Parts: sequence; C-alpha cells; structure tokens
Amino acid sequence: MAQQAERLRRTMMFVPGNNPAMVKDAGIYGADSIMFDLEDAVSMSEKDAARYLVYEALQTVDYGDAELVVRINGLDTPYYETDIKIMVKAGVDVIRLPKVESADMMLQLEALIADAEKEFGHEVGSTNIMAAIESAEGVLNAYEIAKSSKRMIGIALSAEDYTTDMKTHRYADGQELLFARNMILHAARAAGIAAFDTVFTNMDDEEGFYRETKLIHQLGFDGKSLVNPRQIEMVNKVYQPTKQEIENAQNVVAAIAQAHAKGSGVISMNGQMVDRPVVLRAERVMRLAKAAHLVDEEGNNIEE
Ligand SMILES: CC(=O)SCCNC(=O)CCNC(=O)[C@H](O)C(C)(C)COP(=O)(O)OP(=O)(O)OC[C@H]1O[C@@H](n2cnc3c(N)ncnc32)[C@H](O)[C@@H]1OP(=O)(O)O
Ligand SMILES: O=C([O-])CC(=O)C(=O)O
Ligand SMILES: [Mg+2]
Repeated sequence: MAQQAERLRRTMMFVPGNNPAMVKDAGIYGADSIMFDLEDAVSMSEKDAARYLVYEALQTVDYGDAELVVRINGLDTPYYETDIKIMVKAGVDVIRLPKVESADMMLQLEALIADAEKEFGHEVGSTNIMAAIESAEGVLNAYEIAKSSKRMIGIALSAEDYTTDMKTHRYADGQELLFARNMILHAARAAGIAAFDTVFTNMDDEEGFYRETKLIHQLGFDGKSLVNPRQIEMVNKVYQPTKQEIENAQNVVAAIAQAHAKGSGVISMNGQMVDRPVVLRAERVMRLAKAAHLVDEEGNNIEE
C-alpha cells in the first residue's frame, strides 16, 4: 500500500485545444488542473491548429499554480507522436493518454516522452503521465495500468466512451459505473496514485451534478474531470471539510505531535485511539482546509 505524494486535484477542467478564447482564459476559474484537449473536442481538420495553439499558450500564458495537463490523441491515431513531441517541448506537467487498455500502452507513451525529453534538453522523467480508462478491457487492467510507470500520477474513468463500450448509457443513479469506479479507485490506491471521476455533461442539471459529486467524494476519488468552469465551485464545496472535521483534525495533529515528543506513535484522545491512519486522514483534511482557505499555513482557523 503506497502513499501518494499528494497535490490537490479536485478539479481537472477540459479546455478544447482549438478554442483560443477558452485556452487563453482557462486560468481565471481556479481549477486545480487545466486539461487542454487535443482529442475528442477537436475535429480532424483542426488537430494541427489546436496543437500549435496549446503549444503557444503553454509558452506564453501565466496559469498560476494550476497543474497543466494535455489530453493527447490516442495511440491508434496518426497524431499522437507529434502531440507528444510538441507537448514535451512546451514543458507540459502531465500528458493524459486516452483510451488506455494496457500497461504496454503507457510504456509506449513513456518511451516516446523520454526520447522527446532528450531531444529538447529536458530532464528525463520530468514529464508526468496519466491514463484515461474508457473500456471494459481498460477497467479490467486498471491495476497494471496504474503501476506501469514511475511517471504515473493518476488514472481517470472516462464514462462517455466506457458506457458506449459496455452497450449501455449513463443513468442518473450511476449504477452502470459502480464496478468501473470501484476498480479504478482500488487500482489507484494500491498503486499510490490519484483517481479521477469522469465528466458530467448536462450543464443544466445542477442537482444531478451535486449528487454525482457527493457520491464520488464518498467513494474516495481525488476529484473529477470537468467540462465547464461553472462546475468548479460545486466540487470544491463538496470536497471542503466541515468545521467539525477541521476541529477534529487540528486536535489529532496537535495530539500526535505531543505523543511523538514523548517518543510514542499512538495516543488516546477523548477515549478514541489515534494512530498513523487517523493522523494521515487528519493531515489530508488539513490540506483540503488550507486549499479552501479555511485555515492558514500553520493550520489555524481563518475567521470568515
Ligand atoms: C466526452 C469527452 O471527451 S469530454 C471532453 C471534451 N469536451 C470538452 O472539452 C468540452 C469543454 N466544454 C465546452 O466546450 C463548453 O463548456 C460547453 C460547449 C460544454 C458549454 O459552452 P457554453 O454554453 O459556452 O458554456 P458557458 O456559457 O457556461 O460559458 C461561460 C464562460 O466559460 C467559458 N468556458 C466554458 N467552458 C469552458 C472550458 N471548458 N474551458 C474554458 N472556458 C470555458 C466560456 O468561454 C464562457 O466565457 P465568457 O463568459 O468569457 O464568454
Ligand atoms: O475523460 C472523460 O471523462 C471524458 C471522456 O473522454 C469520456 O467520458 O469518454
Ligand atoms: Mg472519451
């Protein structure tokens, strides 16, 4: 059971790579990760233009602290080799490969990235990767995919293509995704990387989006792929810890620091045993509270 080196990735927003206005302004909405799309949001005739637009933006636009991700075209297309080369040249943080079905596909991606890193004088290993899982075969191989490479930061469910492959479609209660969600979560956790839930595409169904976000938060996903900036606030709200959770985490962190000072790794707090897993959960609550600006860097409450 590996522990992930954690960076908050609650919101990973798709931005069509061929839309200059959206590409330019993508940083103003506060997504944790911005994901420029060269794949299904871009028609065949615009593939080259989109790649060039995203390359230029990565060179010139200040996206603040956001993690910068590019979804390249799949390994069964004529575009992926150039996508990889140009995105590595631009110094993108993460390359997301769509329609991944095996660990070998990630190794193929990794080899091409390493070649490009050498060609453009970047440190080999400096580009991270992630996989989008969009088929039954991908779901069944999720664990192999998740631990295929040291560069892997996460795996994502892509339910639009997945439900098509499964000969069903998406329903409001999400029953058709339960197996895939659980496989992807277990694979990611066992490999010590992040798990991302899929997009929700009905922008007018706020209630449905809230229900789905609550569910994936409860299951344990790190966050969700999004298609619209209006979805960011809701996800952050669901992922924001409650006052009670923050107070409890503050107490746990303080109590364990005292225990460590006395050379102990376990302590009793209000009759409750506090040991390493409880502390790890408390530390995660504190990271989420900091990200939501509910506590300061030292972990003290920020008054509203
Ligand atoms: C199955 C898959 O593969 S999903 C992944 C591929 N799909 C995508 O990338 C689609 C991304 N999303 C979009 O293109 C759009 O959000 C749509 C088409 C779904 C809806 O578009 P709109 O109805 O124009 O959205 P909306 O009215 O909420 O836009 C509000 C503002 O946010 C901007 N915006 C909307 N979506 C995005 C986005 N994904 N990224 C950046 N900016 C966006 C709009 O340009 C607009 O800006 P403005 O106020 O400065 O004009
Ligand atoms: O990654 C996503 O959620 C979007 C996508 O491609 C899909 O659902 O097929
Ligand atoms: Mg897809």
